[in-house]
Amino acid sequence: MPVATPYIKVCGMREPTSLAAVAALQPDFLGFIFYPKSSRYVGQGLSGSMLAALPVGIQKVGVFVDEATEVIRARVREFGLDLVQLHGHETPAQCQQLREGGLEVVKAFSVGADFDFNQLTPYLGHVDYFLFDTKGAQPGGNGTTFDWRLLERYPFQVPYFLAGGLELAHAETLRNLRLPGLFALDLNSKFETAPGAKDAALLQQMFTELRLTHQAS
Ligand SMILES: O=C(O)c1ccccc1N[C@@H]1O[C@H](COP(=O)(O)O)[C@@H](O)[C@H]1O
Repeated sequence: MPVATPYIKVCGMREPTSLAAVAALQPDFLGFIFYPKSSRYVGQGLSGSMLAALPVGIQKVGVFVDEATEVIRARVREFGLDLVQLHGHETPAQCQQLREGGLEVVKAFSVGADFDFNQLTPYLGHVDYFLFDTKGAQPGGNGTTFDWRLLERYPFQVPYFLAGGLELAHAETLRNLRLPGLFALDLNSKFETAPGAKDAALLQQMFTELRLTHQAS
């Protein structure tokens, strides 16, 4: 029986021409980094009207690290964001505050070999999604993978994004993953021509590979 393909998010967009080319591929989610220390920081590179012109059906995700709720809300209004992805030490209470008003919240966790799922428990009921990224020097965008088999033991119902160094060479493995709760795949630094700009042809190849129909084992 065919298995549902995870949704696809492309993150780290800033350069307008690249944004248009990637949007034409119809990813399910597009991500924008609002963390000033990131090389992909949106800064003055994009405006709310550019994001408003994106094709209907693409959900816009703002990525934040330890940012104040009011600052996040201002960005959500300015850029018409549908979801926020939180990569710092945001508390369950802050996640809950942000959800009020209909915004969806993705809480990211950095995964190392000793990852303990118990740290997610306080967030249950206060987030819409989790995101699992690789532990590294930066709060995100490190371009490295973790052992995805850790997620075979995922014990919760909350759907999650899988992130961290995903690249074209992983396509077949990703397509054949049967992980409980896997909702979306997050593509970022491994598809860049430069920080903030993506290689649309490479992404097109990845989309094609990921969306190949596959059978349940
Ligand atoms: O991409 C960044 O610069 C970034 C900075 C701060 C927080 C999150 C960031 N990106 C997110 O990191 C993951 C993994 O990206 P990569 O594939 O390892 O490059 C992804 O969810 C991005 O949204």
